Amino acid sequence: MSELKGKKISFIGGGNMAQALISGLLARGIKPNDITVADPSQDIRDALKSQKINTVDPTGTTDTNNPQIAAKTADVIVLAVKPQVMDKVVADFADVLDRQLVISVAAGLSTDSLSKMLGGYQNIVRAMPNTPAMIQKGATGLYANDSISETDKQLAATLMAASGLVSWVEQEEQLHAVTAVSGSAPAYFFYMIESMIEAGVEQGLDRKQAAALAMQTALGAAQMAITSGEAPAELRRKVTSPNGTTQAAIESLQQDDFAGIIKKAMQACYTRSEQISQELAD
Ligand SMILES: NC(=O)C1=CN([C@@H]2O[C@H](COP(=O)(O)OP(=O)(O)OC[C@H]3O[C@@H](n4cnc5c(N)ncnc54)[C@H](OP(=O)(O)O)[C@@H]3O)[C@@H](O)[C@H]2O)C=CC1
Ligand SMILES: O=C(O)[C@@H]1CCC=N1
Repeated sequence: MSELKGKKISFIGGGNMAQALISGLLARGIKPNDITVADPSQDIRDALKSQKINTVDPTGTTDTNNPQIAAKTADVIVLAVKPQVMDKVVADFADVLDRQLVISVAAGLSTDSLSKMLGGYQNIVRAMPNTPAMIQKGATGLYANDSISETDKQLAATLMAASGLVSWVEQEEQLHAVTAVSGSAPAYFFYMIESMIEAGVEQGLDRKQAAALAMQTALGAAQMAITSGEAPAELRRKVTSPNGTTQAAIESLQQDDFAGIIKKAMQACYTRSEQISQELAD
């Protein structure tokens, strides 16, 4: 965290993703007073203020409360608004950028398109995090083009690592795949857990009991996959007794082309990320 010590970090957009990343920063000892968040929602600003985080109303017009304050005072600016509104949002402060490192977490929005929105400003790193950042179990893909200094790359990596794992990609297009594999992926696992709870209830378990068992199993399986040093396929094999219960379940999944279903969903995610990229480049 030494790279972040004393650095002023501003978030433009204080919604789900910003709050997840801020949780990570606070958990790593970053002082709330070094964080500023611009968000139009009074409720979000009040919640952040109660944690001693500075807030700015991006619709404000006074000397101390306007969209440029958060950008002007920052060493690092994290852009955490929806990609579709980025153009309008950054227009309010693009002209105050001179030295700041800009980190965009917006899905699909390319460095080139964002740079155009920022009037040609180049000092941009793209990140694709995910919401488990909230509990420092996030996974973030990062991309920086050749013009970004090693110091700024390190700064971006340190900031995102406060929330979990970070992994650089060489090609910007690979961030579409990162979005499919990790950015959007917590939702797939939540959907799986939801579905397992429903099935468990139908099979006669109490809802709370089914939820506790399914969630603990997801946690245990993920932790084993990370720590055991064994491939997921091998771990699966060890659960699967010949002609036993697991084999029956896995064969059912295979008959329904589980792997194909996951691949198709991830392709839909990838394609939507590409589409957003194109829509915002037009
Ligand atoms: N959620 C996720 O799992 C992930 C999200 N992302 C990316 O993170 C970004 C944010 O997503 P998410 O946090 O889910 O979205 P949210 O809608 O939760 O947060 C965006 C926030 O930005 C606010 N906002 C709107 N206009 C402005 C403005 N002019 N200045 C400052 N803030 C403004 C919105 O306010 P209001 O609602 O009032 O308009 C909202 O509170 C997106 O680009 C998304 O692609 C990336 C990885 C994972
Ligand atoms: O659904 C979305 O577009 C964002 C990006 C990745 C996760 N949530």
